[in-house]
Amino acid sequence: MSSVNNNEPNCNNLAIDVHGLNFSFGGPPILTNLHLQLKKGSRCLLVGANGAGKSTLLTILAGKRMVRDKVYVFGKDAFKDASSGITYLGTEWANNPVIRGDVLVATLLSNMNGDKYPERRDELIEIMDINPKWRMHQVSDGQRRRVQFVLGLLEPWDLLLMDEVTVDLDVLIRMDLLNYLKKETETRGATIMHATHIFDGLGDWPTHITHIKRGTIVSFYDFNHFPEHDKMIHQQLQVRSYYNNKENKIDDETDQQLSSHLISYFRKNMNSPLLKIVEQWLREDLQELRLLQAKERKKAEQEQDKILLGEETPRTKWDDLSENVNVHEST
Ligand SMILES: Nc1ncnc2c1ncn2[C@@H]1O[C@H](COP(=O)(O)OP(=O)(O)OP(=O)(O)O)[C@@H](O)[C@H]1O
Repeated sequence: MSSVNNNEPNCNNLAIDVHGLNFSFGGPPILTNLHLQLKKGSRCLLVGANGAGKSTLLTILAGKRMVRDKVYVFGKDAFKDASSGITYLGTEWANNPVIRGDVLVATLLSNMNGDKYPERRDELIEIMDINPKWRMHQVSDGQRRRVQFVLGLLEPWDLLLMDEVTVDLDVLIRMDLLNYLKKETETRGATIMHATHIFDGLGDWPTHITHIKRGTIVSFYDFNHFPEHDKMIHQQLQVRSYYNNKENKIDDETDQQLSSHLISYFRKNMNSPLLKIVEQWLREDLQELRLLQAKERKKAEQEQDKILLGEETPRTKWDDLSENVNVHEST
């Protein structure tokens, strides 16, 4: 497994620099001892199961939540001293009643300083295929999302944090958007962190991928040194070349059997090497989580048994409170 940082000692080169981040919403820990470093100009996929902590991490990087630990974006504290040029695109924007009201897209564009960046505005309008005459209460979810992208990307950004916002885009728009974003990172050295559950068309897009499991980064790969991905591609190429090799076809009947066997193999496995890898990671995460939950259930049952047998007194909320006070006092 790769290390979690880019092994770059030069901090000036880093867009994101997080050291031992812990975070909770007042209950159980959500992010635990999280470390992450990302070089400027990277396009990093953030992958993990539902509830792993992707959105929480992105909102902290966007400076939307206060934390005590070291979270630096472009060398500055993400909350207290946020750098300009950080753009966060999340799904909640589209639920805002104002955005769903009877408002003209052209009005939104001019309110967002569209005239200040006419070239960017026109390019984005073309790529996202939006019509300034649309009224926001009369558009589809995907069209509304396209407007969000145009508004969000208008002002040149240095770090773009995307939280599952590409889900409702059609394939064509999504591919054109990804190409546009790639160009932005290559020409302006801008950086992207993209949390997603959709991996089609992402094969050659990211420069890095990071896997978050129950609030901790458990792996970080540079796509140029990503052996699991290379292995998956090689496996698929081997199957293809085996099938293409005439010497492997014994007779027509065997050939037909082989062909139908391979077609079902292709259907199952040839989607996207990246999708297969992430699927494997998340299956392992889930298995581990189930084992943990089973252990916790067993422990709770044993404690309950002890109480029933009178070997222990039941735990009250005062016990929890005094434990919390002790933890605070010792930190
Ligand atoms: N406002 C909140 N209050 C309490 N707990 C929260 C809150 N928001 C999120 N959580 C919890 O924090 C954990 C991480 O949630 P988060 O939204 O960061 O996950 P995620 O990886 O983005 O998941 P998904 O893929 O489903 O979007 C979850 O267990 C969730 O229940």
